Amino acid sequence: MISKCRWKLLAMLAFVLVVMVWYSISREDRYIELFYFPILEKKEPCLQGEAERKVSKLFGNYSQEQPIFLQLKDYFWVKTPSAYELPYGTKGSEDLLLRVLAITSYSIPESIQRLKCRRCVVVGNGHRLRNSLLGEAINKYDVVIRLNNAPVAGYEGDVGSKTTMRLFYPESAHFNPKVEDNPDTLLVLVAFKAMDFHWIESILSDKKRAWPPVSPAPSGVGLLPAPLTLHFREPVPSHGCHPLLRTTGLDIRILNPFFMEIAADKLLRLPMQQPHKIKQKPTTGLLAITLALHLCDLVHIAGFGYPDAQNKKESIHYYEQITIKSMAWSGHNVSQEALAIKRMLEIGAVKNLTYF
Ligand SMILES: CC(=O)N[C@H]1[C@H]([C@H](O)[C@H](O)CO)O[C@](OP(=O)(O)OC[C@H]2O[C@@H](n3ccc(N)nc3=O)[C@H](O)[C@@H]2O)(C(=O)O)C[C@@H]1O
Ligand SMILES: CO[C@@H]1[C@H](O)[C@@H](O)[C@H](O[C@H]2[C@H](O)[C@@H](NC(C)=O)[C@H](OCc3ccccc3)O[C@@H]2CO)O[C@@H]1CO
Repeated sequence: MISKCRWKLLAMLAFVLVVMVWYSISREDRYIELFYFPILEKKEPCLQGEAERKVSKLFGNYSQEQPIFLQLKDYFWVKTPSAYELPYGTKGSEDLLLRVLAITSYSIPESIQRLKCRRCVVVGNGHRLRNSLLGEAINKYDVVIRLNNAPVAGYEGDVGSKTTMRLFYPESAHFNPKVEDNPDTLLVLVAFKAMDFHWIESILSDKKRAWPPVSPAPSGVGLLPAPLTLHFREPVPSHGCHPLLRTTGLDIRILNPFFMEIAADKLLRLPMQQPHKIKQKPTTGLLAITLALHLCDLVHIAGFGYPDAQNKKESIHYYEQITIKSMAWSGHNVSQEALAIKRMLEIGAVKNLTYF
């Protein structure tokens, strides 16, 4: 009698376990953390041109000729015509851009250029990286792309410490490259509006001396003088003492808006012209994946995916307690982006190191 009960109990437990596994798979992320064991050691074989081949199903025949970073020669000698204004093109911003490109560089480091096959990982800022222990695996990629003000200091075990490129814009430039980046990290400006070019110009050029000095905040990051501050939706770091000033601007790059166009058009099917005040646009992470598919032969991602509707209180970042509510007016459609990422995962164009 007792042993019959025991068997019944065991059978019930097994049933509950099967239901949980099934649920975790069908609901994507609710319990998957319990069953998720990343394989860290094996280096995946890298096939030249593989990422581009696979993603051509989604992107169609898009041009590999497009440079990753904007170059002075395309705006100085020849005025490269662009069909769109920022953030999808440079139409109308050519003169301003000319000044910015004169004080920045466009080269891809030799260490990346010479690789026959480029293994890249795009590290999203998602909470899924917490306790992932992926740091060591992330550091092994040839190219590690990070986003905005995502920290590495104190999170090395989960997110690694190597940063080949960091994509940022004025409102997200609240990071200290001396602490969070490596000496050879490329700081890649993603321009969403003309004011973003004015901002980088003011930070890097001599003009800064003519501006009213501002006292540094305790973090060492000051704020822009009032007239320019008004152009941004939140306080942005200023020239006065910004850590981006650590160099002459040579390790700052300007991302080709072409990748924003591809992400918006091919992945999200957004209209290029939008009349609304808050325009829909890809997140910086989706943009970075699009860039990686162009630059790399193998593309892995980690830390992507927002909590679902039932988990409104869950933190969205691995480094701070902030919920999805903060994105209410952000102009991003995270459900559409999740579908786009799923499509890329399905066709094998990218592989996910965390769960999705
Ligand atoms: C309040 C707000 O505007 N937040 C935006 C923030 C904010 O401006 C910066 O963090 C600087 O403070 O920036 C964004 O994004 P954010 O900086 O949060 O994250 C970078 C990218 O990681 C991916 N991500 C993030 C969290 C999560 N749970 N799942 C994810 O997949 C996304 O692809 C995301 O792009 C941005 O630039 O896209 C988009 C966010 O909407
Ligand atoms: C990658 O996008 C970044 C961030 O995730 C977005 O939330 C943010 O969107 C803001 C957008 O940049 C602002 N646009 C301009 C031109 O400043 C928009 O401003 C709306 C507005 C305009 C005029 C007067 C009042 C409000 O606000 C968006 C949401 O905050 O863009 C980031 C990249 O810049």
